[in-house]
Amino acid sequence: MDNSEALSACGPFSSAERDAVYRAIYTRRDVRSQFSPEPVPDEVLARILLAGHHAPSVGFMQPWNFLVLRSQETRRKVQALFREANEEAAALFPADRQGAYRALKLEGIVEAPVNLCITCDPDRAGPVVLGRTHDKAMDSYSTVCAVQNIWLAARAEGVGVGWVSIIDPLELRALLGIPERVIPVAYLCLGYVHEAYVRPELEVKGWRKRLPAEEVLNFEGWGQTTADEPLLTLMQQGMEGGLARPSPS
Ligand SMILES: Cc1cc2c(cc1C)N(C[C@H](O)[C@H](O)[C@H](O)COP(=O)(O)O)c1[nH]c(=O)[nH]c(=O)c1N2
Repeated sequence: MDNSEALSACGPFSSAERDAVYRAIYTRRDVRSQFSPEPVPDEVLARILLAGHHAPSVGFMQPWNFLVLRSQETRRKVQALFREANEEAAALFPADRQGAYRALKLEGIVEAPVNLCITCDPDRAGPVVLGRTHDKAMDSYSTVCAVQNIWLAARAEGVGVGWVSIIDPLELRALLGIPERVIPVAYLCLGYVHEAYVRPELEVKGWRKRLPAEEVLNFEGWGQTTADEPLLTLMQQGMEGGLARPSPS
């Protein structure tokens, strides 16, 4: 088979290009409280959404829709859903964590100039989807890949993104007129940010820390780790000081 038309050169990135990719990954933050009201121009939003639309997806089904929400009125209604859900969530934490939970700012729905609701349509490619037969969640996982592309592209554009999941999905679906079969996967707040946390805000505020490499790296099966594995040592070195850094070019 002649693939000459379908294939193109897939050369290595220059070290500057590679570093830029890692910079986007390591400096991407979940943003809640540093949004500037400055609007995000359509050209910028279009690039960010196109990055989302180029995510991998099971059977290339592209199950996502990107709902762009700019109206204050709609966003205030979503914020009311957040407040209701957040009260319910706060009450579930142990008494000694409730104060810390309530002190966290967990959304920027109205401060951010634009919000996105990213949905997953399980019927996008018919009832049988290549790769989804044995795990129906693959379409939602694909939608999350689109979210991550958006999050990283936004970082490269200087646009902060905050994911708000403290919302009842059934109420959100009703509010936005989303059909019953379609799953609201992610609710995102977007806006320019001129300052952002170096580490996750939840870490800075003492809620949780990034796990050490030995807790997340296993060899040859679940729970198997080896203290003197060079790969583990390299990951640990990369995380020294609590920050991951790309190795020098
Ligand atoms: C699926 C999902 C859902 C949520 C989040 C993330 C993801 C992946 N995060 C953001 C989360 O708190 C954040 O990613 C971690 O604390 C790590 O911080 P950085 O993203 O690295 O800054 C998040 N943050 C928040 O303030 N309110 C929220 O409701 C949620 N929900």
